[in-house]
Amino acid sequence: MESSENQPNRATRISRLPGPSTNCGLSELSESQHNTRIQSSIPAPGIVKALKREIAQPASQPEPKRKLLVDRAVEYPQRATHSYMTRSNVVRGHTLHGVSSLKSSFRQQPGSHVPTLNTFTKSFGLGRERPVGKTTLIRTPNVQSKSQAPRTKTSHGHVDDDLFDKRITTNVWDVDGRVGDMESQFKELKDMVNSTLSQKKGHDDALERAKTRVNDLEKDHQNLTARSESLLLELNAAREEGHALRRELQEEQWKNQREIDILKRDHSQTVEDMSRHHRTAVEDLGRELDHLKDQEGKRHQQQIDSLTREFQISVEDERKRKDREIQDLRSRMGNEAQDMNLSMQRKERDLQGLKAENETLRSEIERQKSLNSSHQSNILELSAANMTLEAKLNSVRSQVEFLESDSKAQSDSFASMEARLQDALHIAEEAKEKLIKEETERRVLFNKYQELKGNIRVMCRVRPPLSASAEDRARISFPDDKTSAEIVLAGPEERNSLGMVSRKTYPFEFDRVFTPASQNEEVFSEISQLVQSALDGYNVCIFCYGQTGSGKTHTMSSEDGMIPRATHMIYDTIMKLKEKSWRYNMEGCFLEVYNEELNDLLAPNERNSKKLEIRHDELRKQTTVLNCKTVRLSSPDVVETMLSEAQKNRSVAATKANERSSRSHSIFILKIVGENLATGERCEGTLNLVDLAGSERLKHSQAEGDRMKETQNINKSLSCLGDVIEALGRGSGHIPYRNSKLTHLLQYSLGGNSKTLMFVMVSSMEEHLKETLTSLRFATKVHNTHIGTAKATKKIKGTD
Ligand SMILES: Nc1ncnc2c1ncn2[C@@H]1O[C@H](COP(=O)(O)OP(=O)(O)OP(=O)(O)O)[C@@H](O)[C@H]1O
Repeated sequence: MESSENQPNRATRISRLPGPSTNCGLSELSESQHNTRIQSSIPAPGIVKALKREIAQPASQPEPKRKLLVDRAVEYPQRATHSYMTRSNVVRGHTLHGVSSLKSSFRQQPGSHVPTLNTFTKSFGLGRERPVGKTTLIRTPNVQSKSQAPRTKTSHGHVDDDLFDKRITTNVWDVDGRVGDMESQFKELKDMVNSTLSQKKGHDDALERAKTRVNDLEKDHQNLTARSESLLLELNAAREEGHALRRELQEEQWKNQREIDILKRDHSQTVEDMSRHHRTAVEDLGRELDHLKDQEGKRHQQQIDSLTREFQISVEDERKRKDREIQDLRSRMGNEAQDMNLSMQRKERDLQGLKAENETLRSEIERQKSLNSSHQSNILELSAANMTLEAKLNSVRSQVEFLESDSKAQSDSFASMEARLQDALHIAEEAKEKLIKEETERRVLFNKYQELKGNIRVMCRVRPPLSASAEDRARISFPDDKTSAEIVLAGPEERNSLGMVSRKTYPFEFDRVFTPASQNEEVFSEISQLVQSALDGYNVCIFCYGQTGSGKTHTMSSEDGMIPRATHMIYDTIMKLKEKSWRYNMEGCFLEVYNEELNDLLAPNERNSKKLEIRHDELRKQTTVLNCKTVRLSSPDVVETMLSEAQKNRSVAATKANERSSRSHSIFILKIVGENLATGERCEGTLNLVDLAGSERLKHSQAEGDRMKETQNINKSLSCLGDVIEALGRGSGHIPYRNSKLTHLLQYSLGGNSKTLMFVMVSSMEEHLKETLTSLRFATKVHNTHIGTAKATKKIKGTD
């Protein structure tokens, strides 16, 4: 193949020295085709056809016009240059990549400069890669100018144009040389042609593959077209079907509409029929209802009438019954009223009887009193007679002695005198027994008298002025000498508008008033009966109330005060009662209420360790104090020791009102338990002797700090005492005993089963007039209070 192709070329070696690129089919791709191919990765069938068509064309290109060798020799360099330039321009139609690969294959492998299949397929084949970027495909003027620029030597071994011209000029007559050159050039050309042919072959292969590809694509295209046509047909069929369906739907709608109209018509007709029918039925029912209503109304009216008649009858019956009941009640009430009137009259009579009895008792008391005095005078007479008798006895004895020495007559007279003496002794014994009997009666009468008068007694004692002149003394008078029960106080001086000075008078009346001249003995003689009552089984409370320094302690616990006198009297009585088989036990304790706290005055060191607690025995009406030292009072000496010890321990504090003012309440509690061995009688009495703290007002005392607290507590407990007495007087259900320690402790000795005596102590000094008035007013309030009836706790042995 190579030789056949080379034959004509050899004959026209010089004249047929066209540029190696002239036969290159690829140069026939127009730029527009090339650009189109660039734009689509798969070449359009038309483009492929055009490509195919144009690829076949090079063979029919007209041969260039033959020239003489000399001409050709002269022209050659230019043509060669031109040919190169033309080829360069043709190559320019390929991608730059193809050009560069072609150039490089010329430059680097002169013997194998055929473009590779890879290069072609990259540009045209199925495996063509998409260009990396447009810029690689855009041919710039610089690229063209560069390719057109003169070169010193090409990759095909061409010498530079100037050098070539020079060589031609110098060797123009050197034929052998020229032939050699020609041969070498021919050789070169042959190589070029060979390479071009192999390149063409590659291109043909590529073209073949491209054709196959195009055929495939055309087949695909046909398939697609057929498919598209069938789809189009289907679409048309579907469209027609849609039209038919739409028509059917419209027809159906029309039919339905018609049916609906018919149904509507039927329905409205039915509704009208039914409403007509219903109206008729409702009207019938209304008529029926009216009829029923009438019937029912008539029936109800009849029932109501009958019920009304029945009700009226029953009301009438009830009214008659009630009238009868009212009549009965009236008659019963009349009877009851009569009974009540009768009982009232009876009560009135009883009251009158009681009053008469009271009067009788009073007169009895008076009689007993006079009897008592007559008995006392009798006793005196009897004792005088006794003394006379004793004197007579003595004289008789001397006479007997005288007569014994003389005669028998004397002995007779002695016997008679002896008899007379026995008579006298007998009379004396009888008188003594009578006296004891009358004393017992007197005690009974006293207790009765006490009960009738009420159980709270108030006595007033006026302290004598200690060392004051007449001007400093208050104007106090005691108008009734006989009863000794009144005291009149002249108030402070008051000056009226005319300048006249006057004094108000304040009269007070108590059970007994002791003048400043009265001594403790006289005071005790008045209260001795109360002390006796303690022995008889009563709870007795004697307390002294008054301002500081008014003589409370003097009256109560001084050496000849009420406490020692009472204990002495009790001892004496106990001794006397022994004869009547009575046996007594006495126990005493001494307490102090200081700042609302209980202290044991007989055991002051145990104050903090043991707390004193008040316990009440509701049944026995007795009070005990837990943890309190109790001393058995076996003799009067023990009582004196106890009193002095208690006095020593009593809280004493100085205030401006009194330097030795007792700021606490002291309570001496004497428990007396007696038992009659002969009769089995048992009695349990308590004697409380209370020395209250000073009652002066807080303002007057000018106390501060602890002293003020003491004074406040004292005032509080005294006011609680007043409240308790007032509540007892009112007969209140609740007595506020627990409001203070003092009243709590004296619960069973104030009111109820107790006899209470209050001493109100007052000063006789003008400067204390205000406090004196306050104290006397308080005492009057207490005096006006009637506290029940006391009862002795005497019981027969074994009954409790
Ligand atoms: N009747 C009287 N006869 C003679 N002296 C009396 C009499 N009453 C009180 N005194 C004397 O007056 C002084 C004060 O009396 P007393 O201490 O008894 O008063 P008080 O009321 O107990 O005072 P306090 O509230 O401070 O205890 C004492 O020195 C007392 O001896």
